[in-house]
Amino acid sequence: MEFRPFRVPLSTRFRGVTERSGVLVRGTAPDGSDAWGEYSPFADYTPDRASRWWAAAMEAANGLWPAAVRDSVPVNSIVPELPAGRAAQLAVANGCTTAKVKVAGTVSLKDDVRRVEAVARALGPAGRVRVDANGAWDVDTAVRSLKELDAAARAGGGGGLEYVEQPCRTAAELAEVRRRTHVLVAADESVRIPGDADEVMRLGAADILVLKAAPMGGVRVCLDVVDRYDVPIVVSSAMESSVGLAAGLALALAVDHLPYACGLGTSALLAADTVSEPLVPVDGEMRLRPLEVIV
Ligand SMILES: O=C(O)CCC(=O)C1=CC=C[C@@H](O)[C@@H]1C(=O)O
Ligand SMILES: [Mg+2]
Repeated sequence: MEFRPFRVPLSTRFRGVTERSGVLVRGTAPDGSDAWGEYSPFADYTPDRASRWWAAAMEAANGLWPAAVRDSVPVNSIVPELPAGRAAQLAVANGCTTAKVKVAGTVSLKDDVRRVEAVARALGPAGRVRVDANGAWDVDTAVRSLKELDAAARAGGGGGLEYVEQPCRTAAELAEVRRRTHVLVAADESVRIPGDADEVMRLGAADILVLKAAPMGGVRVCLDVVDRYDVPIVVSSAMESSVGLAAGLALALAVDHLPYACGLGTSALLAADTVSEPLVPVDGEMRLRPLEVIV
């Protein structure tokens, strides 16, 4: 195997992260061709959690992804905390018809509401708007804010929020929010390893699980979680370079039921990439293709 360290800056600071770094691993697929994996755990990962990321990199570098059941997957655009006009532009970038809007950050709820409405308007009636609070609200604030944000999505011409991702920090809080709002609740940070998903499901904490191939330990581990529960999933990235994104894409291509657009459009947030032609959505869809590694 060959190992190549990399470091790529982000073009937009995203949740305190300004660059991504890690190691690309070149291995050999069963058919003898080169296969690449990416190991890029976040700095605050414990060795135990980072070892799952390593397992995902090894699965990729040994060409062990399962067969695809589709050619391409729908991808959502990502709208960070930006003024409404710029947010609306980003929402429809690359032909995406679903947008994920970051909320509950450093600006007021009023600003979040304005942004969600502008995004819903830009996407039009057939568009979908989801919000991600990254666990920032307490339960009461979540319930109150979701009412306003859902109304803003409707005022923009859409059918209301598609779902809210991680409104509060704990799974128990997610369960309570879920009981107190009609907006669907997706668990993201609450599902970092397969055991977490058991806890979320036991507590009735989510309508949807967000699955990220690398932190979970690979594509096959994620498919095991999918098989274990009768719950829709959203495949999302962990802000990897395009080599890592390909693992998320392999998962989304292989899962039987894919009702939601995937959060795999994050190479747009990188100022550079590990491949000559980054994986980006085209007409709102992403497909797997050979990547030329340039690090
Ligand atoms: O879900 C998406 O559309 C893109 C991925 C994404 O938003 C994230 C990836 C990695 C780290 C997170 O802060 C963030 C998220 O909170 O979901
Ligand atoms: Mg999230």
